[in-house]
Amino acid sequence: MMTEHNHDQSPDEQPRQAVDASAGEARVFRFPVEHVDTDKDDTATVPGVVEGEIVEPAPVDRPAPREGTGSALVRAEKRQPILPAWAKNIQEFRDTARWALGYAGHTIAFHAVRCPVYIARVLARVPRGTLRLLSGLVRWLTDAEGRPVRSAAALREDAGEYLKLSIQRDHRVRTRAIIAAGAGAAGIAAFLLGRAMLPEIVQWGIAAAAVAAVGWLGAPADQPIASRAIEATKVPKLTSDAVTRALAALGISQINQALGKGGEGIGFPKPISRDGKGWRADIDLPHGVTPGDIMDRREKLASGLRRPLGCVWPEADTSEHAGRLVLWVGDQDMRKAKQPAWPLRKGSRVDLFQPQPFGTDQRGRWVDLRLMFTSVVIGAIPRMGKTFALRELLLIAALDPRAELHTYDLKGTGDLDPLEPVTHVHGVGDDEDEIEKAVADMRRLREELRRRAKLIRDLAKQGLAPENKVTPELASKKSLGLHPIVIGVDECQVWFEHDEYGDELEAIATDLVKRGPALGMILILATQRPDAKSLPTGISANVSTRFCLKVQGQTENDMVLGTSKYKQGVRATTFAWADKGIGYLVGEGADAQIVRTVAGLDGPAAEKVAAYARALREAAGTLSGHAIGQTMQPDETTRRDTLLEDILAVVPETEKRVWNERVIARLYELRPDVYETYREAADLTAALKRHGIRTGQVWGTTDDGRGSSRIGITRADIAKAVTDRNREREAS
Ligand SMILES: Nc1ncnc2c1ncn2[C@@H]1O[C@H](COP(=O)(O)OP(=O)(O)OP(=O)(O)O)[C@@H](O)[C@H]1O
Repeated sequence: MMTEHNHDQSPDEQPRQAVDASAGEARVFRFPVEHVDTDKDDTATVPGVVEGEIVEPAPVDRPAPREGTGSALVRAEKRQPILPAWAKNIQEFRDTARWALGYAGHTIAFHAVRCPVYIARVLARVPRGTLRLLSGLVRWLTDAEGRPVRSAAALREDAGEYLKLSIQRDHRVRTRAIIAAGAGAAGIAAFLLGRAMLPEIVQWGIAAAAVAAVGWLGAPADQPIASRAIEATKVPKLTSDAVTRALAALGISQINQALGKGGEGIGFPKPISRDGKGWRADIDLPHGVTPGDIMDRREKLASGLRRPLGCVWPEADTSEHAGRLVLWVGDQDMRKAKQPAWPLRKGSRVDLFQPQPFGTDQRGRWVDLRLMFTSVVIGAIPRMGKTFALRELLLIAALDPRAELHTYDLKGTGDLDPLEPVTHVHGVGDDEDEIEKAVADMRRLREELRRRAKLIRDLAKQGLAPENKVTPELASKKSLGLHPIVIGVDECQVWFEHDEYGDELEAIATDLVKRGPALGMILILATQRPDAKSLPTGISANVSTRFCLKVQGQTENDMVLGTSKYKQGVRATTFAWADKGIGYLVGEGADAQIVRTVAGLDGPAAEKVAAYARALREAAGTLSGHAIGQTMQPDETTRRDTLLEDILAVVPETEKRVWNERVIARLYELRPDVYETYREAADLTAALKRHGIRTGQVWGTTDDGRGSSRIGITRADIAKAVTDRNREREAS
């Protein structure tokens, strides 16, 4: 029993009240109060006699606090949206409008084609209609409906009754005959007047309508003139009875108790309503039952609701209390429902700084994902659509021509080959050779990460990177080399479990996951074995975007989706084997939501999108590496990083400052194959800028002895950068 106390009332004037809500409906008991100690706090005490005074139990429940400090009239409330959801979401609005137009268009076309048949049917039914009309008229005129009563009176030989009825009938027939004659005369007059005055087309129209009316009258009830243009595929309405029955069938004892005699029942805080292409029920579960308990029994729930499993989506409502369940029951199985066309299938140019459509939710709305400033992990048991999801993200990245792709298909079955025309580095399989190449590439990316970190620091000092991260403007400036770098690795456990390079690859990947997002480097890892070895905790704890298709247990679930997600009711274990491409997406700072990746984006479809992406890159002049046939060799990769060391090698310590042109000439002599692309002073300036080193005006003498000021380097800057880098390397 719950007690409720009114502290505003004077205890001596008002009787105390206790409200018993246990039986569902509140009963109010009243009992007199001799003394109430209003100063008592909210700890329960036992009534008793203290020094001759009657002591009442102290209130257990505090009075409901007043919300806020302002007006007493201001109440906490939840306002229902003014516009329905379909009218607020542009995509849903478009879908609804398209459906309505299609519906109307189809109906009109259907009936237009059948018009001749309808006319023939009408004409064929005119005689019967005329007969029905006339017989109806005669019955009315002769008061036929009273005939059985009159006959009964005659049979009973009840003269008085018969006489009364006959008089009434005569009177009625007379009145009706007058009305009929009047209406007939008016009809003839109207006909003659219409013939004389109305345009011919109207006359024909009236005649046609009259014939149609008579024909319609002649149609048997089970054979309407017009055929049905659209057969509604009826989906059963979700009712509270159906939900209660389904919940009762789950075998959860608290629910059964709540539904039993005297139980609290199941609460429905809002009416069950349409939500997208389905029904939404908000449910207050009995005390002690959590949405997780229901989600664990999704299959049983679907059986209880008599709906396919793919239609039944129980979710926790984290904005409410821990016992609030949101049950969404779709009209169609999510895996079979037609997905709206992927807006990027035609390969439009994208901006990775903006959210891009990644998949659809249960309601068929696109769910966007912003790849920039994030790192992603995708986990699932085999054959659930993990590679499809990874490839889709890489295709999105490919459609931003600034993005440099590094694609690794460690399973080696060629799933990422459709990206070959656009990727900068492409690795296939787990041969030692491939792994070494990958290690070299990852080392280079780590160097790139450090260079970017330094550069961003410098740019922030100049006020060009206000949030100490890459901005769209900075990413677009080719000279800075801060374009997005997207690294996609399928079956990443192959790397992290490697005997020789596993630890190093893990360290680099962890660094990329932690620092990469702010510096425009996005690591996307996919694994079919999400455990501590294949997805090291340093990585799984730091990724910001997680996509988890079906997994087998709580550990894998939390490994991919984040700690405690299983407990919070975000359970990818509830997906069925047939839920291909359907998973929980946990974005940065966003609640988990169920998303289905783009269906049908198989190899050939991916190749088409990649072809668009290549065209965009050709136009932007950003094709590089593997895409243009340059295969990176392990040694070549490491050699690329030696610019600073090479400068120190060609500029002796005695030369404090040197012109760029002289450094370039000496570098070319040292490694002609590497430095042949350095043609002018600006090339070296740009290359050094990527290392966070700036060039400046340097005074020197030309070969013929004239003094001049030209762009040059300060050797000490280079030496300091090398020392800093080495120190950082050692530290890591
Ligand atoms: N969004 C989707 N809708 C429907 N089917 C999908 C979707 N995404 C993937 N699939 C299907 O799921 C199947 C498995 O996909 P995929 O190869 O990506 O799985 P995987 O988890 O990477 O498997 P493996 O672990 O063997 O590499 C494919 O046959 C594909 O057709």
